[in-house]
Amino acid sequence: MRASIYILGPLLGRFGEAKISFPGGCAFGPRPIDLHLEAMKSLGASIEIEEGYILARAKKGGRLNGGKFELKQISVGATGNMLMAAVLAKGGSLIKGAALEPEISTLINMLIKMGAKIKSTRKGGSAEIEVEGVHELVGVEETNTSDRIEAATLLAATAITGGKVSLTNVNIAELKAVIKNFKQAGCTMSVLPNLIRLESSNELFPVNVVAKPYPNFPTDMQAQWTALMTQSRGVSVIKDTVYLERFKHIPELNRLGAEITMNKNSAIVKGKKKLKGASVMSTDLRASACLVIAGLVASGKTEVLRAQGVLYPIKDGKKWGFMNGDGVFVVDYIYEDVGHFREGMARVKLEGCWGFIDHTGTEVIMPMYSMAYDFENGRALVSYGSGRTAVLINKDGNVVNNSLTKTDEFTEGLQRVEDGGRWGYRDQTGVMIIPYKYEWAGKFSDGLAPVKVFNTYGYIDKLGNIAIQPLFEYAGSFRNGLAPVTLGDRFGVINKSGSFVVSPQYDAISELVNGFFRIRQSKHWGYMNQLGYVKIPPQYNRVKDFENNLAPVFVGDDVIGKWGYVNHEGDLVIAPLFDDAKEFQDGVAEVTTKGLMGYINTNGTFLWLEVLSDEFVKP
Ligand SMILES: CC(=O)N[C@H]1[C@@H](OP(=O)(O)OP(=O)(O)OC[C@H]2O[C@@H](n3ccc(=O)[nH]c3=O)[C@H](O)[C@@H]2O)O[C@H](CO)[C@@H](O)[C@@H]1O
Ligand SMILES: C=C(OP(=O)(O)O)C(=O)O
Repeated sequence: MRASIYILGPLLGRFGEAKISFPGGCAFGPRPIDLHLEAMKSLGASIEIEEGYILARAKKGGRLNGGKFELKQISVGATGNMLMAAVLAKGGSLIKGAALEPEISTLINMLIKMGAKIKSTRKGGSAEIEVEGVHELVGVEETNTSDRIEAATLLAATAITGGKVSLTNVNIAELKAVIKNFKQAGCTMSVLPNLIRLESSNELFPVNVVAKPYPNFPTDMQAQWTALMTQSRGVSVIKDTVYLERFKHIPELNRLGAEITMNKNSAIVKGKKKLKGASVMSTDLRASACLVIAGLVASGKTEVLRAQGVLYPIKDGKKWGFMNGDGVFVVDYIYEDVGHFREGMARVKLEGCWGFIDHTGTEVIMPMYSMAYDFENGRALVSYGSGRTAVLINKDGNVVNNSLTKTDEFTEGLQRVEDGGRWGYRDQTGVMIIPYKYEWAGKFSDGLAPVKVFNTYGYIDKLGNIAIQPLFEYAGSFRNGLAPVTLGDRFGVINKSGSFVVSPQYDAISELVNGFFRIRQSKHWGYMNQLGYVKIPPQYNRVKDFENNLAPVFVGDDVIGKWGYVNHEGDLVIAPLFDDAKEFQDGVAEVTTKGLMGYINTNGTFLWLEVLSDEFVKP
């Protein structure tokens, strides 16, 4: 956690030396610790970095000296850290440009109670803190102030749901900037010394905020405010000047249906968007809170998952382990075999038996099966012993169904099923909604499903009525109102009224993925966007879909060709060096090339590289 860096100052002040690891904390962008280290140096400490650890030592005598330090940027952490070191240093210290955050005032009050000599004066937007070092501190009992960010988060959750709330034991003074904004947004606020009442109005107004150091609007409330503004009746701008990249929640809010664009460190939110539940990823505490708040008003189910969640299999020659999306080794090389992550779980084999691990690398289903398949729609097929007894289990490892019929997922509430060569659809309660009458049936998407009747393909709606006449030799699924179909041996694209928007002229067209169709003409593949414009003319022997704005393409002929990656403009941004290249997933793609396999990021940099034979190399 981030706060782990706070033990540097106290240890150094008390023992004259400290060895601590680099801090973790919420991953929303760069979070340097240079100010912490410079502050320690100003007190006479030497700092060395060794293998991910910070080794800090006071000069001879084992005691820090008083020193002067001016923070070039207001830092809560560096202020607190220097304070805790300086209280036991020899002589006086001065911290200029120090943070005014209430957490710092609380710390000062407690240190004073413990016997420290501290004087803090406000100078403009920051504090100047004078410390006179003492020999020792004494133990005290102290109560922390209430959490102002938690309080504000609860207010945002109430405001978005149109509710009423009373929060007691809150320090009103610390929430001034936040309260002002809720008022401007149209909420009725009554404020007593220790209590806040918020009553939401039917109509929320857009309110711009700029996150700045205290007493301004806190950066830790920026994400939650953004969620609230998705429901306001207009456009609002949310700017963060403390953490310029703290916007990892924006693409996720957009995934729920919000309309937010970024301009440098400002999010521009178009309000009054109907949100729809989805699976979203979160990298940090406040982003999670923001997505939960949005989920409260989204229709259907919203699932907030951890972005760090997906792990990738790596091998040290014989045994398998896992790395995370940053190329950091997280699960030891202990498994004889593993699968890729599917629905948050991966198969692992230990001492001949299969089980499952979750995103954290924990064996949530003990290895005890002779065989196991990946999770699909929350169920995995596993077998015991000789393999004759196979059962379906859920993610808790409980047997849920002994029937082994492989079923499709439900899409738009319906599931296609087959009986004696005829296909139909049933609902979640098992009731047949559309009888077994088609020669083949596809999954529902955009309210329509492709079906085969008298050897030709058309589309039905959810009542089982023909929506687009069966005229085609092939019919693909609708995505964003567009589907590929074949007529007279040629592929084109139709809209939901069945009219051609791209006339049948191609050898092949894939379904739409992330705004692009793969198209084939004269044995070569390229890409067409959803407006029907050929964005990348057919020129490759093989191509895969765009993910994370990059698509794998096979450059050259089958004998000497290699896989590389193109962007939406068709620029070959990752050079063709690979014998195989998978589509990106969460910014990471698996690639292989003669005897080597590894993972690259979207810059084409290897996060992990290993020799497929005996050893592995971490670049
Ligand atoms: C555990 C904890 O208390 N976390 C809070 C603390 O984080 P933390 O103390 O880590 O945040 P800081 O106040 O130090 O950071 C403020 C700005 O200073 C920069 N900076 C900071 C240190 C440094 O050595 N060099 C440097 O450049 C940071 O990148 C950032 O742009 O204050 C933040 C700002 O209110 C809050 O969002 C965090 O919730
Ligand atoms: C960023 C936060 O915490 P940390 O500094 O511990 O990552 C936070 O509290 O919002």
